[in-house]
Formats: sequence, C-alpha cells, structure tokens
Amino acid sequence: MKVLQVKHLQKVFFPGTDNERHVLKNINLQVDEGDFISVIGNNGAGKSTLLNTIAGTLHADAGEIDLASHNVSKKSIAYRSRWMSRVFQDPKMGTAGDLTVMQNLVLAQSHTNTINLKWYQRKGDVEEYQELLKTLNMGLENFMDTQVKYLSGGQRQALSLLMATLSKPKLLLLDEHTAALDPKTSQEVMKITNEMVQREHLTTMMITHKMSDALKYGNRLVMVQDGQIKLDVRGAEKESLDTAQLLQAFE
Ligand SMILES: Nc1ncnc2c1ncn2[C@@H]1O[C@H](COP(=O)(O)OP(=O)(O)OP(=O)(O)O)[C@@H](O)[C@H]1O
Repeated sequence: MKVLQVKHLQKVFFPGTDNERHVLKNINLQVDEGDFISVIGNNGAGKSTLLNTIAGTLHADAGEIDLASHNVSKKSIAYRSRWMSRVFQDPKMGTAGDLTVMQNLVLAQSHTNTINLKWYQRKGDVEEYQELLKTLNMGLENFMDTQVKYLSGGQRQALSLLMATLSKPKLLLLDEHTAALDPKTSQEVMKITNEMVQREHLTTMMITHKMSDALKYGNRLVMVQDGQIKLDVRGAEKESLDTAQLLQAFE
C-alpha cells in the first residue's frame, strides 16, 4: 500500500528574476508502506526542498502530493501532521528546552489524544514513559524531571525521535537528524533510529550525507541531483551497492 505519492512536483525560487532557480524539476516518487528510504545528493540538489514540500513547510509551484490517500498539496503543516512527523538536524527543534523530559513526552502524545500535563503525571503513566525511554538506551529514564535543555545533543535527539514516533505516524521524515552529533553519538542515534523504524514498522524518508549510513540502513536509496531523481534502488539492488559505486553516481 502506498503512503506517499508525489506527482510532477516542481519548485521554483525567485521566479521571473535573474536569480530564478528551478530546485525541483518534475519529481515523481511513490513511497510504499514499510519503505525506509535513504535520500542522498549533493549540497543544493533539492533534498530538503523536497522534504519541505512534502511536510508543507513550502508549497510546490506545480504537482500533487497524496499522503495516506489524501491530496494534501494545498494543505497546511498542521493538517499533514495527522499522518506525518519530522525530526530536524538541530536537536533543539524537536523538543521544548524549558520543559522536562516527561512534559515533552506528554506534549507529543497530546497531539493525538486529549490529555493534559497533569493527567499524565500518574504513577502508571510515568512508568510507561520510563519503559519507552529505556528502549533508547541513553539513560533518559533517570532524567524524567530534568529540563530538556540540560540533556546532551544525542539524548535530546533520541528524545525527539521518540516524540516524533509516539503518534505512530504513517510517514517519518528525518532531515539529516544525526548531522549535528559527534561521530559516536551519531552512530548511536542512527542505531536507535533503525531499531525504532523496524519495531514500529515506520515508513521513513531519511536525508543523509553519510554514504555508509545510506548504504547500511533502509531498504531503498534515492539520489537527488539537480532537482531530479537520479537513482532509485531497493532490495537486493541496493544491498549490492558500495560506496565507490555511489560516489560514481554523483556528478
Ligand atoms: N526558501 C528558499 N528560498 C530560496 N532558495 C532556497 C530556499 N530553500 C532552498 N533554496 C535553494 O534551493 C537549492 C536547493 O536547496 P536544498 O536545501 O533543497 O538542497 P539540499 O539538497 O537539501 O542541500 P544540502 O545538502 O546542502 O542541505 C539551493 O540552491 C538553495 O539555496
């Protein structure tokens, strides 16, 4: 079953001026349920613009976006977020620094349920959240009442991931979500990401500049180049790719 269908998507920045730039040129992409897609490409290729138009941060100039069988092309970010979650490069973007770990989790949950911050302070619920945090293996279950601004970047990004997936989104968008972390933490967060995606069967699009991660994780790899999809491989074909072949595909 398809989760996302992008049809003839186009985005032009500064149209009609000397700076006119066609950043998305007739992009067509179908994302099936359970796909875990690594999205790679040169700086300025259009990867983030593609994610931004899917998420609704930017509106496309032409084309159509169907998400969970709804035409969302002209819909707001809020409307699309019924089915979609996003984690950004900056760990600060996905969490509220002045709120505690617990309060952040409650807030994330309240996007789908009508609950309030107090309601979820009951013992049973605290334990439920602690169990969830334990799955991250970052010791966050011991910091339930700590303000998130005091966490490390890796802990904060792992929490962002958990918050983004609490509502069991149909589509998870990861926009270079490990790029701001040190190499070791980046690998830890990548491992957590993969475990979460597999456990929850999350359909995922992940932008990364790390060729090794793009090859290692996911069932599918999409390369964006100059606003177009240059490469779209999956399954055994993806498995057989190596870094040298990928680098060759870059122009
Ligand atoms: N809001 C915007 N207004 C004007 N130009 C933009 C805007 N967003 C992106 N661009 C331009 O569109 C082009 C593609 O940018 P985009 O961020 O999508 O590339 P990318 O593939 O994600 O690159 P990177 O790997 O460097 O993040 C770039 O030339 C960028 O300067």
